[in-house]
Amino acid sequence: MKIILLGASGQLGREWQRYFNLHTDDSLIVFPYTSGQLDLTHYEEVAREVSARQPNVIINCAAYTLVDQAELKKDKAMAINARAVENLAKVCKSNDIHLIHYSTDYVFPGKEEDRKRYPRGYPEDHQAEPVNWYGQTKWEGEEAIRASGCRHLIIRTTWLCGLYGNNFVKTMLKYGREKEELKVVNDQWGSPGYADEIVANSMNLYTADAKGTYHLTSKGLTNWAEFAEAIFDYSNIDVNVNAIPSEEYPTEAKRPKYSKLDTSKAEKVEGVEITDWREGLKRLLKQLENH
Ligand SMILES: NC(=O)C1=CN([C@@H]2O[C@H](COP(=O)(O)OP(=O)(O)OC[C@H]3O[C@@H](n4cnc5c(N)ncnc54)[C@H](OP(=O)(O)O)[C@@H]3O)[C@@H](O)[C@H]2O)C=CC1
Ligand SMILES: Cc1cn([C@H]2C[C@H](O)[C@@H](COP(=O)(O)OP(=O)(O)O[C@H]3O[C@@H](C)C(=O)[C@@H](O)[C@H]3O)O2)c(=O)[nH]c1=O
Repeated sequence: MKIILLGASGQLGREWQRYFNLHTDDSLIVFPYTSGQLDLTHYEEVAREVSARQPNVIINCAAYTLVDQAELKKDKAMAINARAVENLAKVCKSNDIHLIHYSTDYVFPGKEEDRKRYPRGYPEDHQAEPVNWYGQTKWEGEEAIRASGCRHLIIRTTWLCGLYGNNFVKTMLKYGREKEELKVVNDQWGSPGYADEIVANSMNLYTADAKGTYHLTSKGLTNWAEFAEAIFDYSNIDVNVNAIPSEEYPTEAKRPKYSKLDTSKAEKVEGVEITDWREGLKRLLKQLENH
């Protein structure tokens, strides 16, 4: 099987590469691309490269993920997260390639009252109502894939944390060693998606021949302040977490009050149970310690 991996230098892309290194198989050929090697907004180059490689699957981990910056660089975010994805999906359709693509909880409204309405999280078919521009661009990317008619798997995840790149766990570990007190919001609820588990479960979905849209994140519910406290607690870092409301942490982009995703559809198809956010956090902290 031949696979093109886009966004290979990002958090999830590097986790996919780790997965392929651990599961090496002679029948598997992976072509990883960074943005320098293949810019997804260069449509003709993308079409040429894909035709030359003739992969069975394209895994798209590439995206514009700077949530606050996206409010300021609207065209750039839309070009990468939607228009380039539309082009990619058309290329997949015309070459009969299976597209695995990632999206986000930020496509949903993220209203406080949805916490009571959907205690397990938003289901896949809940109506989209992007909470910010990044969410809007990711939603348009999803819709373009569906409209293209290509074989696809769209996997929405949340609060991605893993060994590589930037994420909340690594930021907290850094701040925790530098500062005595941190202010962290406690009125935005959701759950972290652990990169290793997202990759393994994405592979399970693909091998189970799942098609369409699925949610993958950890089980349970937390907020950023509680998550930060758990990070410090499990790492024996003594720092005071001052829990604050979102109004006291102003950001360019609006963040959802509730963005938990219901993972039961994926668990049913895969026949696995996804781990609780606390167990996933302990595993990640061990990985970071040994890394
Ligand atoms: N991070 C998170 O918390 C969450 C992420 N997601 C989604 O998961 C996926 C992976 O996210 P994550 O790994 O965190 O992202 P990163 O920001 O870590 O990585 C993004 C990747 O996209 C590549 N890229 C950016 N622009 C282009 C371009 N024009 N052409 C080609 N490649 C480009 C970057 O390449 P380079 O570095 O070489 O420039 C990089 O490899 C994305 O679809 C994201 O929307 C969903 C929910 C949560
Ligand atoms: C660093 C820090 C963050 N926060 C808050 C800000 C924000 O509401 C929350 C998380 O911060 P982040 O910068 O990680 O948030 P953000 O970049 O919005 O994370 C998102 O990234 C995109 C790509 C996604 O798709 C989402 O699922 C989500 O993971 O914590 C504090 O309250 N105190 C702090 O010291």
